Amino acid sequence: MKIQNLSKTYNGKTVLDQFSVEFPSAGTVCLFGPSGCGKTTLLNCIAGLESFDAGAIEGAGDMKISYLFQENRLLPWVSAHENVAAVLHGSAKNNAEQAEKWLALVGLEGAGSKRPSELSGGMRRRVALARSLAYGGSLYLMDEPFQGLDAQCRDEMIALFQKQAADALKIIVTHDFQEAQMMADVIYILDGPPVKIMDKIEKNPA
Ligand SMILES: Nc1ncnc2c1ncn2[C@@H]1O[C@H](COP(=O)(O)OP(=O)(O)OP(=O)(O)O)[C@@H](O)[C@H]1O
Repeated sequence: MKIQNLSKTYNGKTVLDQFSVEFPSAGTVCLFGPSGCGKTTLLNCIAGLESFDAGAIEGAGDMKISYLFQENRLLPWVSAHENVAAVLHGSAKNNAEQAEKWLALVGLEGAGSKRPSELSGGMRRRVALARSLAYGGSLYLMDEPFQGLDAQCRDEMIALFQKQAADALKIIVTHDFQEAQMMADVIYILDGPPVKIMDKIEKNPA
């Protein structure tokens, strides 16, 4: 996927100014940068949720995108189980089995019948992670995916995504450099706005 000369201005504030970057078709890319530098705006442009003023994004249109937003965005009036099943398109029985499976994989077996308001913050985040994996795709956009999780749980979730979404491209926004180092094949150190690449760290450079 290729981002070429992307520009975007909000009410006179330039967040993207001819920003270019190229991503591999699989693996984990971490975007690390200070609050407000434009990371979420970039993800939203890739997802097609935000328009841009100039430039182009090549390749993303062909990919099924699973977007884990910075906020959980769970439906408050249904259970954790139904939140996960809602993104599935099989038979009701199959969807229920799949939802059960993904909730178990994030360590929430037995909690599926609870509504989001009955869960802890970390549990709600895990429901959102389960939903993201259940939906699946060739591109995962993940905005601070492991916020609110303790270190052990975070490590388990990283391992789960590396296994279950091994063939996908995962673009992960994080403020936690240790987290980036743990999971990334490539880390982009960003600054801004407007977003610029200060450094690129590759785990296994060719
Ligand atoms: N809809 C909007 N309208 C106006 N300004 C916006 C809008 N969305 C973002 N911005 C501005 O664009 C800049 C980049 O925001 P963005 O959310 O992309 O940053 P970020 O790097 O993801 O920050 P954080 O890490 O805190 O989530 C910020 O200064 C923000 O105020």
